[in-house]
Amino acid sequence: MGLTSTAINPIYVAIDRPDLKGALELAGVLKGHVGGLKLGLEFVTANGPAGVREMAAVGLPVFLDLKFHDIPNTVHAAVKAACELGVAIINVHAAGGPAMLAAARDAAAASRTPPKVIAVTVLTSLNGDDLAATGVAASPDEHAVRLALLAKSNGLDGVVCSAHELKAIRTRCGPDFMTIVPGIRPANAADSDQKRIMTPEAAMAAGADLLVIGRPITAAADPVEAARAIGVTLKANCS
Ligand SMILES: O=C(O)c1cc(=O)[nH]c(=O)n1[C@@H]1O[C@H](COP(=O)(O)O)[C@@H](O)[C@H]1O
Repeated sequence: MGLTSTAINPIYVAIDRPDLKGALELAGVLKGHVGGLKLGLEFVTANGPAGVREMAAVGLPVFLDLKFHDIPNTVHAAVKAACELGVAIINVHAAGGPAMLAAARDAAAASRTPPKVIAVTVLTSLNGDDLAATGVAASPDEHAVRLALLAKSNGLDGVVCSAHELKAIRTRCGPDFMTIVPGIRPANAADSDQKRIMTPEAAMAAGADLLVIGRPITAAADPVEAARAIGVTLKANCS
C-alpha cells in the first residue's frame, strides 16, 4: 500500500483522549515507533478541526475516524470539510448505503489532496448476538463481506474490519482493496469492549494493511515501550 511503503510500521495509534497537550506529547514520543495517528470522536469533539491540524503537524499520516453515517448530502459536505484538514485517511459507515458511499467518494475525489476513503463494516465491538439485536441475521463475517463489496462497488478505497473477516474480504474484494484493522490485542492484553480481536502478528499474517491500536499502547505504563515491543514482534513475524 502506498501509504505504508515508507512508514516505519503499519501501526496507526488511536489517540483517544480529549486533551490536546497530552495528545501532542503522546504523538511526539510515539513518532518513530508507529506509522500513523488515528484521531476519532473523543479527540475531535474536544479539539475540533484546529486540533486535527495541530496533530497532523507532528508529521505522521493521520487517519480521521469520524465514521460519518448520514444522508448523502450531509456526508458529502462533511467529507468535503474533512478533506481540508490534511489527513491521509477518512472513514464513513458502509451501512449508510450506496448513495451515501458514492457521495463520500465524490466529495473526496473533488478535493485538492484526496485522502483514502474507507468504509467501516461491522464494528469490532459487536458479535453475532449484538448484530442480531440490531435486526441483522447474518454473521459478522457474512455481513462484513457484504458491506465490503458494497463499499468496493461504490468506489471506496477499502474497509475497516476485524481481522477475522480479512481473508474473506481479500478473496472477494481483491489485493488492492485496503484493509484497516482495529480490535488488535497483543497476547495477555485486556479485551476491554472489543469482541472480535486478534494479535498484531496474526492480523498481519491474515492480510491486514494497517492496524489500529489504542489502549494496548496508550494505556500502557510506558507507551513508547509498548509500541516498540509490538513493532519488534511485527518485524520478526511479518518480514
Ligand atoms: O474505525 C475505527 O477506527 C474502529 C472501528 C471498529 O470497528 N472498531 C474500533 O475499535 N475502531 C477504533 O479503533 C480504536 C481501537 O482502540 P483500542 O480498543 O483501544 O485498541 C478506537 O479508537 C475505535 O474507535
